[in-house]
Amino acid sequence: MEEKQKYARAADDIDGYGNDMVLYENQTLDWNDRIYLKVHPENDRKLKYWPENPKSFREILEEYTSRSKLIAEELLKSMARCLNLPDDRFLKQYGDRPVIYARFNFYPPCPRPKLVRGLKPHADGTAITILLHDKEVEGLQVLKDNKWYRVPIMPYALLVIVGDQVEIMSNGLLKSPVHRAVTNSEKERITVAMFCSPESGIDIEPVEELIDDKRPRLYKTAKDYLATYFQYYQQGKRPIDAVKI
Ligand SMILES: O=C(O)CCC(=O)C(=O)O
Ligand SMILES: [Fe+2]
Repeated sequence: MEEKQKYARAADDIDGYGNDMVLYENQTLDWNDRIYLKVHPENDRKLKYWPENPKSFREILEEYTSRSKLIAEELLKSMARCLNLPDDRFLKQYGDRPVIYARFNFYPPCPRPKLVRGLKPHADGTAITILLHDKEVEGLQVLKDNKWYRVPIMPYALLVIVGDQVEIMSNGLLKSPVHRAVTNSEKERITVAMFCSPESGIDIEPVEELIDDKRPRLYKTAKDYLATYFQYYQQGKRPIDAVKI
Protein backbone atom coordinates (compact mmCIF):
# COMPACT_ATOMS: atom_id res chain seq x y z
CA MET A 1 0.00 0.00 0.00
CA GLU A 2 2.80 2.38 0.92
CA GLU A 3 4.45 1.61 -2.39
CA LYS A 4 1.22 2.38 -4.25
CA GLN A 5 0.77 5.70 -2.47
CA LYS A 6 4.08 6.93 -3.87
CA TYR A 7 2.33 7.11 -7.20
CA ALA A 8 -0.99 8.46 -5.92
CA ARG A 9 -3.01 10.54 -8.33
CA ALA A 10 -3.01 14.28 -7.51
CA ALA A 11 -6.52 15.69 -6.99
CA ASP A 12 -6.55 17.47 -10.33
CA ASP A 13 -4.77 14.84 -12.38
CA ILE A 14 -5.94 11.77 -14.30
CA ASP A 15 -2.60 9.99 -14.24
CA GLY A 16 -1.56 8.02 -11.19
CA TYR A 17 -2.70 5.43 -8.69
CA GLY A 18 -6.04 5.47 -6.90
CA ASN A 19 -9.66 5.87 -7.87
CA ASP A 20 -11.23 7.99 -10.55
CA MET A 21 -11.86 11.67 -9.96
CA VAL A 22 -15.03 12.51 -8.08
CA LEU A 23 -16.65 15.24 -10.15
CA TYR A 24 -20.22 15.06 -8.88
CA GLU A 25 -21.80 14.65 -5.46
CA ASN A 26 -24.12 11.86 -6.58
CA GLN A 27 -21.53 10.08 -8.72
CA THR A 28 -21.59 6.28 -8.52
CA LEU A 29 -18.18 5.10 -7.33
CA ASP A 30 -16.57 2.05 -8.88
CA TRP A 31 -15.17 -0.87 -6.85
CA ASN A 32 -11.87 -0.50 -8.56
CA ASP A 33 -8.34 0.60 -7.82
CA ARG A 34 -6.41 1.64 -10.83
CA ILE A 35 -3.20 3.14 -12.05
CA TYR A 36 -3.70 5.24 -15.10
CA LEU A 37 -0.72 6.31 -17.19
CA LYS A 38 -0.48 8.30 -20.39
CA VAL A 39 1.99 6.30 -22.44
CA HIS A 40 1.87 8.06 -25.81
CA PRO A 41 2.97 10.55 -27.18
CA GLU A 42 6.20 9.82 -25.35
CA ASN A 43 6.80 13.47 -24.47
CA ASP A 44 3.56 13.57 -22.50
CA ARG A 45 4.53 10.75 -20.13
CA LYS A 46 4.41 11.72 -16.46
CA LEU A 47 7.15 9.43 -15.25
CA LYS A 48 6.69 10.38 -11.60
CA TYR A 49 3.61 8.14 -11.63
CA TRP A 50 5.33 5.16 -13.26
CA PRO A 51 6.06 2.51 -10.61
CA GLU A 52 9.75 1.70 -10.14
CA ASN A 53 8.89 -1.66 -8.66
CA PRO A 54 9.05 -4.16 -10.33
CA LYS A 55 12.19 -2.90 -12.03
CA SER A 56 11.15 -4.18 -15.43
CA PHE A 57 7.82 -2.29 -15.34
CA ARG A 58 8.90 0.68 -17.38
CA GLU A 59 10.65 -1.26 -20.10
CA ILE A 60 7.78 -3.73 -20.46
CA LEU A 61 5.18 -0.96 -20.61
CA GLU A 62 7.19 0.88 -23.26
CA GLU A 63 7.33 -2.27 -25.37
CA TYR A 64 3.66 -3.03 -24.75
CA THR A 65 2.80 0.52 -25.80
CA SER A 66 4.63 0.38 -29.11
CA ARG A 67 3.07 -2.98 -29.93
CA SER A 68 -0.41 -1.82 -28.94
CA LYS A 69 0.05 1.25 -31.13
CA LEU A 70 0.85 -1.00 -34.11
CA ILE A 71 -2.12 -3.28 -33.39
CA ALA A 72 -4.49 -0.30 -33.21
CA GLU A 73 -3.19 1.03 -36.54
CA GLU A 74 -3.51 -2.38 -38.23
CA LEU A 75 -7.04 -2.71 -36.89
CA LEU A 76 -8.04 0.72 -38.17
CA LYS A 77 -6.74 -0.23 -41.60
CA SER A 78 -8.59 -3.56 -41.60
CA MET A 79 -11.81 -1.95 -40.44
CA ALA A 80 -11.61 0.57 -43.28
CA ARG A 81 -10.97 -2.25 -45.75
CA CYS A 82 -13.99 -4.20 -44.44
CA LEU A 83 -16.16 -1.21 -45.26
CA ASN A 84 -14.67 -0.95 -48.78
CA LEU A 85 -12.75 2.20 -47.92
CA PRO A 86 -9.13 3.01 -48.70
CA ASP A 87 -6.84 1.69 -45.92
CA ASP A 88 -5.97 5.10 -44.55
CA ARG A 89 -9.50 6.48 -44.18
CA PHE A 90 -9.73 6.13 -40.40
CA LEU A 91 -5.97 6.49 -39.88
CA LYS A 92 -6.10 10.00 -41.35
CA GLN A 93 -8.31 11.11 -38.49
CA TYR A 94 -6.37 9.00 -35.97
CA GLY A 95 -3.17 10.88 -36.83
CA ASP A 96 0.52 10.11 -36.31
CA ARG A 97 0.59 11.03 -32.65
CA PRO A 98 -2.28 9.07 -31.10
CA VAL A 99 -3.09 9.59 -27.44
CA ILE A 100 -2.68 6.29 -25.61
CA TYR A 101 -3.44 5.64 -21.94
CA ALA A 102 -2.70 2.42 -20.10
CA ARG A 103 -5.11 1.57 -17.31
CA PHE A 104 -4.26 -1.22 -14.87
CA ASN A 105 -7.52 -2.21 -13.18
CA PHE A 106 -7.51 -4.00 -9.84
CA TYR A 107 -10.88 -5.20 -8.54
CA PRO A 108 -10.61 -6.41 -4.93
CA PRO A 109 -13.08 -9.05 -3.71
CA CYS A 110 -16.32 -7.26 -2.90
CA PRO A 111 -18.60 -8.33 -0.03
CA ARG A 112 -21.76 -7.14 -1.86
CA PRO A 113 -21.23 -8.18 -5.49
CA LYS A 114 -24.93 -7.97 -6.35
CA LEU A 115 -25.05 -4.31 -5.41
CA VAL A 116 -21.64 -3.03 -6.37
CA ARG A 117 -20.07 -2.75 -9.80
CA GLY A 118 -16.37 -2.91 -10.52
CA LEU A 119 -16.94 -0.40 -13.30
CA LYS A 120 -20.30 1.15 -14.04
CA PRO A 121 -21.84 0.70 -17.50
CA HIS A 122 -19.99 2.81 -20.04
CA ALA A 123 -18.70 2.81 -23.59
CA ASP A 124 -15.06 3.72 -24.19
CA GLY A 125 -14.27 7.18 -25.56
CA THR A 126 -11.39 5.82 -27.60
CA ALA A 127 -10.95 4.90 -31.19
CA ILE A 128 -9.87 1.37 -30.14
CA THR A 129 -9.40 -0.24 -26.72
CA ILE A 130 -7.17 -3.28 -26.36
CA LEU A 131 -7.99 -5.23 -23.22
CA LEU A 132 -5.88 -7.91 -21.56
CA HIS A 133 -8.11 -9.98 -19.29
CA ASP A 134 -7.45 -11.61 -15.98
CA LYS A 135 -6.30 -15.18 -16.69
CA GLU A 136 -8.69 -16.78 -14.22
CA VAL A 137 -11.41 -14.46 -13.05
CA GLU A 138 -14.31 -13.39 -15.24
CA GLY A 139 -16.06 -10.05 -14.82
CA LEU A 140 -16.60 -8.18 -18.07
CA GLN A 141 -20.12 -7.98 -19.48
CA VAL A 142 -21.44 -6.41 -22.70
CA LEU A 143 -24.91 -4.97 -23.25
CA LYS A 144 -26.81 -6.12 -26.33
CA ASP A 145 -30.55 -5.67 -26.91
CA ASN A 146 -30.95 -4.63 -23.27
CA LYS A 147 -29.40 -7.84 -21.97
CA TRP A 148 -26.01 -8.29 -20.32
CA TYR A 149 -23.77 -10.97 -21.80
CA ARG A 150 -20.72 -12.37 -20.03
CA VAL A 151 -17.42 -12.21 -21.84
CA PRO A 152 -15.65 -15.54 -21.22
CA ILE A 153 -12.04 -15.56 -20.04
CA MET A 154 -9.50 -16.26 -22.74
CA PRO A 155 -6.07 -16.44 -21.12
CA TYR A 156 -3.50 -14.22 -22.91
CA ALA A 157 -5.99 -13.20 -25.61
CA LEU A 158 -6.42 -9.52 -26.34
CA LEU A 159 -9.99 -8.32 -26.54
CA VAL A 160 -10.61 -5.42 -28.89
CA ILE A 161 -13.37 -2.96 -28.05
CA VAL A 162 -14.48 -0.43 -30.65
CA GLY A 163 -14.64 3.02 -29.06
CA ASP A 164 -16.97 5.97 -29.60
CA GLN A 165 -14.59 7.72 -31.98
CA VAL A 166 -14.64 4.80 -34.45
CA GLU A 167 -18.43 4.73 -34.16
CA ILE A 168 -18.42 8.41 -35.19
CA MET A 169 -15.90 7.99 -38.03
CA SER A 170 -17.81 4.98 -39.41
CA ASN A 171 -21.08 6.92 -39.26
CA GLY A 172 -22.47 4.32 -36.86
CA LEU A 173 -21.63 1.20 -38.90
CA LEU A 174 -19.16 0.06 -36.25
CA LYS A 175 -20.71 0.31 -32.80
CA SER A 176 -19.05 1.20 -29.53
CA PRO A 177 -20.58 -1.30 -27.09
CA VAL A 178 -21.76 -0.46 -23.58
CA HIS A 179 -19.93 -2.69 -21.12
CA ARG A 180 -19.37 -3.00 -17.37
CA ALA A 181 -17.26 -4.95 -14.91
CA VAL A 182 -18.99 -6.90 -12.16
CA THR A 183 -17.40 -7.84 -8.84
CA ASN A 184 -17.30 -11.12 -6.98
CA SER A 185 -16.96 -11.86 -3.28
CA GLU A 186 -14.08 -14.32 -3.42
CA LYS A 187 -11.44 -13.44 -5.91
CA GLU A 188 -9.55 -10.37 -6.92
CA ARG A 189 -9.35 -9.55 -10.61
CA ILE A 190 -6.75 -7.66 -12.65
CA THR A 191 -7.07 -6.35 -16.20
CA VAL A 192 -5.00 -4.02 -18.38
CA ALA A 193 -6.67 -1.71 -20.88
CA MET A 194 -4.81 0.25 -23.56
CA PHE A 195 -6.98 3.17 -24.64
CA CYS A 196 -5.96 4.30 -28.12
CA SER A 197 -7.45 7.64 -29.18
CA PRO A 198 -6.79 10.00 -32.08
CA GLU A 199 -4.11 12.67 -31.87
CA SER A 200 -5.41 15.65 -29.92
CA GLY A 201 -6.62 18.63 -31.90
CA ILE A 202 -7.96 16.58 -34.83
CA ASP A 203 -11.69 16.87 -35.57
CA ILE A 204 -13.46 13.52 -35.68
CA GLU A 205 -16.35 13.10 -38.09
CA PRO A 206 -18.06 10.47 -40.24
CA VAL A 207 -16.02 9.72 -43.37
CA GLU A 208 -17.69 11.03 -46.53
CA GLU A 209 -17.99 7.67 -48.31
CA LEU A 210 -20.23 6.36 -45.52
CA ILE A 211 -22.78 9.16 -45.85
CA ASP A 212 -25.44 9.00 -48.54
CA ASP A 213 -29.18 9.44 -49.03
CA LYS A 214 -29.95 6.03 -47.56
CA ARG A 215 -27.62 6.56 -44.65
CA PRO A 216 -27.57 10.23 -43.67
CA ARG A 217 -24.88 11.65 -41.47
CA LEU A 218 -25.59 10.59 -37.88
CA TYR A 219 -22.92 12.48 -35.91
CA LYS A 220 -21.72 16.07 -35.67
CA THR A 221 -18.04 16.90 -35.89
CA ALA A 222 -16.49 16.12 -32.50
CA LYS A 223 -13.76 18.43 -31.27
CA ASP A 224 -11.52 17.18 -28.48
CA TYR A 225 -13.82 14.29 -27.64
CA LEU A 226 -11.74 13.01 -24.73
CA ALA A 227 -11.87 16.33 -22.92
CA THR A 228 -15.60 16.07 -22.33
CA TYR A 229 -15.68 12.30 -21.93
CA PHE A 230 -15.19 12.06 -18.18
CA GLN A 231 -17.81 14.65 -17.31
CA TYR A 232 -20.41 12.48 -19.00
CA TYR A 233 -18.93 9.21 -17.81
CA GLN A 234 -19.02 10.11 -14.14
CA GLN A 235 -22.67 11.07 -14.41
CA GLY A 236 -23.41 7.68 -15.97
CA LYS A 237 -24.29 9.37 -19.29
CA ARG A 238 -23.03 8.51 -22.77
CA PRO A 239 -20.82 11.24 -24.22
CA ILE A 240 -21.62 10.07 -27.75
CA ASP A 241 -25.23 11.20 -27.27
CA ALA A 242 -23.94 14.79 -27.23
CA VAL A 243 -22.66 14.51 -30.82
CA LYS A 244 -25.61 12.61 -32.30
CA ILE A 245 -27.58 14.54 -34.90
O1 LIG B 1 -11.75 -4.69 -16.52
C1 LIG B 1 -12.53 -4.92 -17.45
O2 LIG B 1 -12.90 -6.05 -17.75
C2 LIG B 1 -13.09 -3.79 -18.25
C3 LIG B 1 -12.24 -2.57 -18.22
C4 LIG B 1 -12.87 -1.43 -18.93
O3 LIG B 1 -13.94 -1.50 -19.50
C5 LIG B 1 -12.20 -0.13 -18.93
O4 LIG B 1 -11.16 0.01 -18.24
O5 LIG B 1 -12.72 0.78 -19.63
FE1 LIG C 1 -14.29 0.19 -20.85
